[in-house]
Amino acid sequence: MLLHNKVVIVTGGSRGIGRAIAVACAREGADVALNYWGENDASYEKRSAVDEVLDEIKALGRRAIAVEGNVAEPATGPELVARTVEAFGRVDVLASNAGICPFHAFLDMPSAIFETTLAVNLGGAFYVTQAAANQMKQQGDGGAIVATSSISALVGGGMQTHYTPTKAGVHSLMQSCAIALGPYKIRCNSVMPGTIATDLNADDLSSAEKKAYFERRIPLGRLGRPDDVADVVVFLASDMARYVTGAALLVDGGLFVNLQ
Ligand SMILES: NC(=O)C1=CN([C@@H]2O[C@H](COP(=O)(O)OP(=O)(O)OC[C@H]3O[C@@H](n4cnc5c(N)ncnc54)[C@H](OP(=O)(O)O)[C@@H]3O)[C@@H](O)[C@H]2O)C=CC1
Ligand SMILES: C[C@H](O)[C@@H]1OC(=O)[C@H](O)[C@@H]1O
Repeated sequence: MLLHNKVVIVTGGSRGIGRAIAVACAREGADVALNYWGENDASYEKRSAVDEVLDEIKALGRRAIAVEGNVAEPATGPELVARTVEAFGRVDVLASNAGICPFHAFLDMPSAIFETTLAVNLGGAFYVTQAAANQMKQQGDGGAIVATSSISALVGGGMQTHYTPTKAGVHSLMQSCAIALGPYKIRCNSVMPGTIATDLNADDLSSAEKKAYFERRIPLGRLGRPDDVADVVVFLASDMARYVTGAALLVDGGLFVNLQ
């Protein structure tokens, strides 16, 4: 098992990629603290979704807790870490994954959408990483942080002008943290998913034409699944990646390199 008896925190662990990360880590032997929010999202039943993930992890024989909190709030990171340490005694891995992508045109972008996206995606990654790193430093035996950046850190999107800079920022945050935290043996890396079918882009991909367009552009011929990303996060979190820090791994079925 790649994460036997490790303690993992996953932000945005209630669904999508974060849920898959939480379950994949448990399958590899970890206990998991998952964070979620969803305050303004009426599209799904928040608590029952969270309970399902907790049940799935417990069915794998591992312990799990859920901690509600908006990662954009600076206090959420320390609270999440404190609750994790209270439950499991330590933190070995952070998967900083929570994020939003409310598609919107640039020229009339409301400032509130821009600011919330920045606060959740980049501010959230910063504060939670800082809190987890302080705990890992105090433990004294290293750790691993894996952030969910995106292919969008490298390429643009006309309806994502508020979003793509946050994903470039997350990538850059992991690079700088790799330097800042290397002396404490804390590795910092990111994954860059391509187009993964989740609630985040369900509306955008509800057009059969757009979905088919993406499938044509992806050399491996299909949209990504959350577990495609989760398995790479497990690898980067594990000792298999013991000499990997400051790296970013595209998990996109080849989408990025497909010019023609
Ligand atoms: N889907 C894709 O194609 C890609 C996604 N990504 C990135 O992957 C990450 C996960 O996205 P994905 O799984 O697709 O999206 P989902 O919408 O399926 O899941 C998002 C998760 O983030 C949580 N979340 C949202 N806002 C907050 C907040 N303020 N505080 C705490 N948790 C929050 C949600 O919690 P709740 O359920 O409670 O709302 C949910 O668990 C994001 O960072 C996204 O940018 C990157 C590249 C491609
Ligand atoms: C929400 C998008 O469909 C998704 O998120 C990203 O980060 C990439 O831009 C994907 O296409």
